[in-house]
Amino acid sequence: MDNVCGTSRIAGCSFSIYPMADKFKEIILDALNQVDTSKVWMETDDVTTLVRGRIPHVFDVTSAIFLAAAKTDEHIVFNGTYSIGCPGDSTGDVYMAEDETKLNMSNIKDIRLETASKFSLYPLGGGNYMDTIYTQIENMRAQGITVSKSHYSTRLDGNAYDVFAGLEHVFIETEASGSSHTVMTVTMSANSPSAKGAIQ
Ligand SMILES: Cc1ncc(C[n+]2csc(CCO)c2C)c(N)n1
Repeated sequence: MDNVCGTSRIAGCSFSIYPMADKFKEIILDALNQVDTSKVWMETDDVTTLVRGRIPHVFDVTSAIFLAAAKTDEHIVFNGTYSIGCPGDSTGDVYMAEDETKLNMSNIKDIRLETASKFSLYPLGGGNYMDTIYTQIENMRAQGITVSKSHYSTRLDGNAYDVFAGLEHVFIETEASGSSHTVMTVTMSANSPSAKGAIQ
């Protein structure tokens, strides 16, 4: 059987950014180049970018790449799947030796950028998954993010850096609460021409 989960606690994210702009190619490639990725394993192809490493660096790099693209003021959408507990292989395990100091934080922490997102949390392997999900939705609210109920996901409105910080906290807490394999999906939009919650 090849598809068993591994034992490493390496985290990862498969993510893409979608700039709604003619120069989408430059925006994507510039954003990927501007960010310090030296504490993660990273690979980009024509569909997505995969980062693997310790939780703080996976969130640092993915949020910094989104913010680098969004500072062009173009409408940018980020879509990411974060996972911990089922690496399936050991790619990037060497990056687990890095310390926790985030390399891009000083560049992004002061950027104010209103965003609208949806996120879904999947605490696989352990306990009362609905209790964990509801607890973590309240966790986002407690961190100052505007939370709205929906089906299959939860809407989040707030400053990009704060929303990513909240999501990182939720991800860590979910793992700590006993979920042996945690998956979290996030879709975040910035600079949309649509009015909040509207379709035009
Ligand atoms: C973060 C991220 N990584 C990879 C892609 C896939 N992609 C689509 S267009 C393009 C530029 C070169 O053609 C690339 C790399 C993405 N969208 N976002």
